[in-house]
Amino acid sequence: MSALLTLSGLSITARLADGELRLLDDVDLEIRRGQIVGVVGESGSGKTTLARAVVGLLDRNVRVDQGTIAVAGEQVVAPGVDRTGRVRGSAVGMVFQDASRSLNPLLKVRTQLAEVLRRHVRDITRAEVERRSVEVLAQMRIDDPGRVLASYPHQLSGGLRQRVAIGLAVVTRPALVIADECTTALDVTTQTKVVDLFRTLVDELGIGLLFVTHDLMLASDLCDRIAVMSGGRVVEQGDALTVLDHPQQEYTRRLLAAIPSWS
Ligand SMILES: Nc1ncnc2c1ncn2[C@@H]1O[C@H](COP(=O)(O)OP(=O)(O)OP(=O)(O)O)[C@@H](O)[C@H]1O
Repeated sequence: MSALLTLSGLSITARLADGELRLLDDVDLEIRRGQIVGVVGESGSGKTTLARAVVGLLDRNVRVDQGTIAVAGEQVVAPGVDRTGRVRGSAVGMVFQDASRSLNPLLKVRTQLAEVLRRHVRDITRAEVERRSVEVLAQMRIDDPGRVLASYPHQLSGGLRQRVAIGLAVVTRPALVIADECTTALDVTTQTKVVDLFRTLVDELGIGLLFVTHDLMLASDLCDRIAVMSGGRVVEQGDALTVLDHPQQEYTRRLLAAIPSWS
């Protein structure tokens, strides 16, 4: 089976006033259907750059110098090429750290889901918009979709807001979801619920998930595979349990040693 996402030798550089800074260096990564791949590493290791490159949200001073990104076999990024607009929102959904970046504070949840559906599903009827909106909230394990659809984001709890944000990312039924530190702002109980929700979604819908986190414990709970990043490079990757139980790299060992409860 072909991969949903393939990064091959991806190198990305930022232009600065006084020179250049390599943000990603020769990164290889693959995600298959039904697979959760965790990208872990300390702050500044390049995790967000990697996630944003896949959806074409790199800063203006940042460019791809080498390598490619393919989504479901179609090359969307190469040096001087950015076709991510074709897959963003349809084949690839994105969930940010802060639900307020995914949600518009001025619009009710119903309107936001309807806007996304109308943008991506041609000739969708009003009845179908409503049906799929209720359906996706049910998939997000939201008990009272009617109330949530009629609410503005600020009327919902943080955990509920993040579940709505995930719903917005998957309502168009993308094959791949990119989640960047999307549980970091949540308390531990809510975090667990969101992580359980992701596992269920991946298993039920057969999507692939790229889960960016600085939290190795969380990654070990959720992910099938883990890629450890440092200084813009993937220094180690493989099956999650193998990477965490038998780290090959000193850097990974140090990350694990920094977790008080890890033994
Ligand atoms: N547009 C940019 N211009 C210059 N430097 C940048 C730019 N974007 C990112 N960087 C730098 O690239 C490095 C990697 O940043 P990135 O946000 O990808 O790391 P990260 O692992 O996601 O960190 P964090 O967990 O703190 O978000 C950092 O040193 C950051 O300051």
